[in-house]
Amino acid sequence: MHPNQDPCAKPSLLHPDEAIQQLLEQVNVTTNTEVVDLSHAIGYVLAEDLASSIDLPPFDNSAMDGYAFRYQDLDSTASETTLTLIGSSFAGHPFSGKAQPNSCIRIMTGAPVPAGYDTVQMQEKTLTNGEEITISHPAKLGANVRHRSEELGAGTKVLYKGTKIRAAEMGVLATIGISQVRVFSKIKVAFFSTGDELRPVGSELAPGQIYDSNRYSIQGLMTQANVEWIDLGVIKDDKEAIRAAFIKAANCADMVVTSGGVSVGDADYTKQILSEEGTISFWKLAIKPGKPFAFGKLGDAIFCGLPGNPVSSMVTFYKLVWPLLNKMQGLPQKAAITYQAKLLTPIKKQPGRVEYQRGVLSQNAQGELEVTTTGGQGSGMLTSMSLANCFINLEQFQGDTDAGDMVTVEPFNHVLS
Ligand SMILES: Nc1nc2c(c(=O)[nH]1)N[C@H]1C(S)=C(S)[C@@H](COP(=O)(O)OP(=O)(O)OC[C@H]3O[C@@H](n4cnc5c(N)ncnc54)[C@H](O)[C@@H]3O)O[C@H]1N2
Ligand code: MOO
Repeated sequence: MHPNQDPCAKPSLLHPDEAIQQLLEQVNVTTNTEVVDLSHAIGYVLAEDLASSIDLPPFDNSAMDGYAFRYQDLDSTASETTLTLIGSSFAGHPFSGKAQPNSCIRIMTGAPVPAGYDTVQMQEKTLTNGEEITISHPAKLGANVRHRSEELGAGTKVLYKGTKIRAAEMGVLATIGISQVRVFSKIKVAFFSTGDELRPVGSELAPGQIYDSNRYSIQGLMTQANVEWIDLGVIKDDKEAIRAAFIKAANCADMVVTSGGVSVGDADYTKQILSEEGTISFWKLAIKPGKPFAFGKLGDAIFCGLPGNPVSSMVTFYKLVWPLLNKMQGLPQKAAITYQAKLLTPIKKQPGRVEYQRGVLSQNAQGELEVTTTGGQGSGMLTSMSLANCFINLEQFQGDTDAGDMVTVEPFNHVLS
């Protein structure tokens, strides 16, 4: 047993690994696909395998600016060989003549190596005297020639269904001449904030009011997750208005996400309407921040109710909703990459919940990973997220951690960075 393990820790809380499994089982990859122009394809997920219709490279070409020649013409008993220049091959302007014995052609990087020539010497290892080109030895047969189909042959699959189109894939698609691709349609997510204390940014705050920050942090996360965001504002505390808003959201989106109203506080209408209009259950998760979380179906849409506390809503989105969106948009599930780092500041922790403390990860002069917390870890302290570049993941039943101990860190990925 871990020295800090607490046998009285609440067993009724759902472990996040179990929660993620349960959630993933309830969502499917979207069946909606569309064709997009390559120039707009970034961030989409491929809905089909793609094979190249051409060889890569499509022709033998030079990797250097220099001279192409026949390797057999080199004088193996000498330290150099002089050849006669008979033409040139520039990128886009191939040599139109025929290879001759004891000849060479001027060639540029990317230009076709004409049939009959097999080797290129870079120009820094040559001497030029009019039409006489002296090749310094050694030269290796085939040097500096990029052979036709050495990367792949026509008919080879290059990209697969489920691949996210990043900058590299944009380039690969262009390399094989594809101008349009079939992708999974973006998942549409409708979002509400709930809470009578919330005011829009740009307005004055009356006593007891705060700005609606979750709408913006969650919008940022959704944008980073490549989904289509439908902003439905702050939900009013009026029963029929709430009902109409939820029905509208479920009709126009694949997923409805809300923030607030998932804890045990005095009931607003949200829970009642969710149970009337859909099948929603309210969970208590063994995570901090982010204990309360709601999940279910609202019409045909998936419903995720994030806790209102600003850090909790970001963390539950990142840990629970984002994997669902990934699955829905056709991406394979990937486990988070974690590292061990030396903790520089002690951490206080009650056993009972997995904690995602916000940390700053760095590398010291010896190349070792070190981490500090960002300071206060309250689930309302949103600056802890913006100061951080990683989570410090603390196990459910562990207690305090001393400075100098090794801890598990999970660097933020592109969604949080
Ligand atoms: N008796 C208990 N109280 C609470 C428990 C509990 O187990 N028993 N759990 C706590 C935990 S943990 C969390 S997390 C919160 C979650 O509460 P709700 O999801 O019901 O959210 P609210 O009560 O509406 O708000 C919580 C907090 O966050 C602020 N908030 C809400 N929405 C926004 C927004 N869009 N932008 C910025 N800030 C927002 C709100 O003003 C509150 O301060 O419940 C604990 N309570
Ligand atoms: O989950 Mo709550 O987020 O601990 O404050």
